Amino acid sequence: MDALMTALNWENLAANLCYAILAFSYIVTNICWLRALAILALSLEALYFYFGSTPPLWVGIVWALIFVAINAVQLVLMARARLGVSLDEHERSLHQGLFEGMTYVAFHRLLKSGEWRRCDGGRELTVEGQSVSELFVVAEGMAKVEVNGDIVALVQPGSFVGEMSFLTGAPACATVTTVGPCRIFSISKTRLSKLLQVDEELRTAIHRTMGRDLVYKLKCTLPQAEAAQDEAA
Ligand SMILES: Nc1ncnc2c1ncn2[C@@H]1O[C@@H]2COP(=O)(O)O[C@H]2[C@H]1O
Repeated sequence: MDALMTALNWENLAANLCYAILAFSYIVTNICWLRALAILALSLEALYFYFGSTPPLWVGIVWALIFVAINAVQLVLMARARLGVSLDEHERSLHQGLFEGMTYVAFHRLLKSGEWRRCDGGRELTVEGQSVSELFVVAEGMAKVEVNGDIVALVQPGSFVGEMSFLTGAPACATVTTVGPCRIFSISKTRLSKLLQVDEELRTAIHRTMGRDLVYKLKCTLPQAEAAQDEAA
C-alpha cells in the first residue's frame, strides 16, 4: 500500500502522466495519434528521468529519446506521403463517391496500380460465364448488365464491375456492356490481389467499398426484379 501511495504522489506526477498517456496511446487505433502520443509520453519520461533522479537516469533518457526520434521520423514520412498525394478533378470526384472514407494515401496507391480509359458504347467489360481479368470502376457513363440476354440492371457511375468474381473467384455472373461514352478506371485483378496481400489498410478499405457497392446494387436490383415478376404474372 505504501509503495502504491509513493508511486502515485505528486512528486511522481510527470512519470504517472507519461505512463497514462502511453497507456492511452495503446488504445487509439489511428497510427498518427499513436505516434504523436508516444512522442509526448516518452519526452515526459525523459524529463522525469533527468529531473526526478539524482544523478539523472541516462540509460532511460537515451532510450526514451531514441524512441521519440523513431516516432518523429515515421510521422514526418507519413506526413510527406500524405502531402505528396495530388488528385485531379476526376480522381477527387471518384474518391468523394465510391471510395469515400478511404484515406487519400491508400486511394493514391490504388490509382497508381491501374489506369484510366475512355470507351464508347458497346464495349464489353465482362462476358457471362467467362473469367474476368480486370476490375473496373465506371466513373462516368453507364453500362447494362445482361443475364441470359436479358437486361437485369444498369451500372451507374461510381460502381464496380467485376467485383463479384474478384471476391468469389467465380466467372462473370453477367455480361456488362457500356451503353454510351464512358470513363473507366481499370486494374488487373492479379495486380490488385498482390497489392491487397501486402497492404492491409487498402485491403480493408476495398472490401468495405465493395460491400457498400454490393448493397447498393442489391437495393437497385430488387425493385427491378419485382417489377419483372409482376410483368410476368
Ligand atoms: N444486379 C446487378 N447490378 C449491378 N451490377 C451487377 C448486377 N449483377 C451483376 N453485376 C455486375 O456484373 C458483373 C459481372 O462480372 P462479376 O460477376 O465479376 O461482377 C458483376 C457485377 O459487377
